[in-house]
Formats: sequence, C-alpha cells, structure tokens
Amino acid sequence: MNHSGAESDQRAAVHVTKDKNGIDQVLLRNPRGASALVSLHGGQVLSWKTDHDEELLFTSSKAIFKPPSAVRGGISICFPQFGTRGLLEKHGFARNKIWAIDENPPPLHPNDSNGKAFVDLLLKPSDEDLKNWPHSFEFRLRVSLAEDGYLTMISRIRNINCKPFSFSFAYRSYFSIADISEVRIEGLETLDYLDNLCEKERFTEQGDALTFESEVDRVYLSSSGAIAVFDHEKKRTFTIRKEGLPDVGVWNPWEKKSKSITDFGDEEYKKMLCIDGAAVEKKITIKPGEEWRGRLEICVVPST
Ligand SMILES: O=P(O)(O)OC[C@H]1O[C@@H](O)[C@H](O)[C@@H](O)[C@@H]1O
Repeated sequence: MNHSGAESDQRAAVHVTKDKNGIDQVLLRNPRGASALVSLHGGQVLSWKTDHDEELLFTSSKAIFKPPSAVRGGISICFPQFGTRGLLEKHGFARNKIWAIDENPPPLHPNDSNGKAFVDLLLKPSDEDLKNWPHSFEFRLRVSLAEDGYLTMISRIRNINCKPFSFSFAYRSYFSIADISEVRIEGLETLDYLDNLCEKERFTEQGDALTFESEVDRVYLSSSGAIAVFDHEKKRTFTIRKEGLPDVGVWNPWEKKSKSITDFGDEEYKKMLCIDGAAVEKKITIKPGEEWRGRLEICVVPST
C-alpha cells in the first residue's frame, strides 16, 4: 500500500474498515498497542488511545456520525475558515467533507514516516465548494502514530489556482480530561488573545497558568513554545507542539452554552477542553503553485 504505511517496523499496522454509515475509517496501531482511528469523514481523528487502551480524546455521547455535520469531538480540521470569521459555514467546509485516501502523496521527510503507522488523506474542492470559495487547492493530510505513541498531523495545502488565496486554519482538538475545574494550561501566559466572548477584543493573559471557571472562547496569538495541559486527576499531561501554526484556540462552552449545543451533553463540558493549533489572526496567503504546511504533534506523559 502506498497511501498508508507502517515503515521500518513490521508490527506497526494500518487497517481500513467501514463505519456503520459506510465511511472508510483507518486504524493506526503502533508496536506497543497504542492506536489512532482516522475517519475519511472530515479527515477527523476520532480516537487516540494509549497502549493501556486509555482514550485521550473526547467525543460527545451525542455526537452525530453522519455527514454533512462534523463529529463533535476528536481532532477535526477547520479550513478554510476558523469560526465565523468569514462568510463560509462555521469553521469552514473541510471538516464536513468526505476525504479520499491519498494513494500517491508527494514524499515527506523520512522522519515523518520511519517507525510510524500513518495514513495520507486528500481533499480537493467539489464544484459546490468552488461556488462558495472559488479557489482550487489540494489539501494533503498525514496522520501518524509513532512508536512512543505521539500523534502527528501534517497538513499540506497547495494552491493549484492561477491567483493567490488566503485562508485560516485550525486543528480543533478535543482533549479528554477528568474535570475542567482542575486542569491547568501552561505555555499561554503573557500572550495576547482575542476573546470571542467580547467581540474578539484583544487582551493580554495575566496569570501564571490558565485555569477554568466559566466559558472560554479565545484565540491566543503568536505562541512559539510548547503548550502543556496538566490533568492531575487523570495523572497525565498533554504536550502540544506546532509548526506553521502561530495561534492557539481555547474553547470550553461551560454549562449554559452546552445546553444549546444539540450534539453535546449538558454536563459534558466538564470532561473536555479544546486546544487548537491554529493560524487565525493573520490569514495564510499562498501564491499559485505554492504550498503551506502546518504540523501538530501531541504527546501524553504520566504525571503525579
Ligand atoms: O459547534 P462548532 O461549530 O463545532 O463550534 C464550536 C465553537 O467553536 C469556537 O471556536 C467558536 O468560537 C464558537 O462560537 C463555537 O460554538
């Protein structure tokens, strides 16, 4: 198979199956038994599990697995728009589309393949998409699972138009947490952020670490280092590293907003936190023939 790999280690595995709506899903498994499940619906990562079968991503018990709506949870692709910052549907159309397995992707660096179980997906705009957003592109997504359980997503977006186009982007990532009131994020302190709850007004983060006691809907700007999510109750810490993605979306709907989201349980806000590697404030512009790349790497380590 060219489209998916388990290179340099025969025990890493990639299996394609169908979900109950007939949509292909790709199961990546590393030699130690960690796994990730990628759906062609939205190119979305639906599950990421440790070698102890512990789920690391949140998916709502009310999630709808039928296109065109994106599944509430996992890691989805917001492209070519983030949120309502534009005329397209919220968070753009990519997350609602059926992607294809990319049989023959342009090569990536050997480090992005060796020892990893991975799959390459491809999205091209339909005629309908081109009516709403008249820019021809090829969007290649690689999702890979390393031997140490790291999950990596690499997006390559190529302009195959005859004029430049601009877009925003995010990996909307729903982390599974024990209790939103108890988690702490480090890596965002002192950064400016745009607050969606205050008409996108700009503020500066003052605290040493970010904690949660009410609805949060922000985009932190120009973060260069890693971001860590400490979950003491689950005794684990997520570390998020990114390239080509200056911004970080942080979202939790809290109690009141949760009740207005049909595919989300009233109490589920306690168990999830979205931290999105993103490019939002300054749109990415690519010229004809040019390619943009955005990389997200997430790892989880036990903590005390
Ligand atoms: O329900 P969606 O489309 O997945 O979006 C979830 C939330 O995502 C946030 O980023 C938006 O600022 C919110 O307005 C939105 O409610």
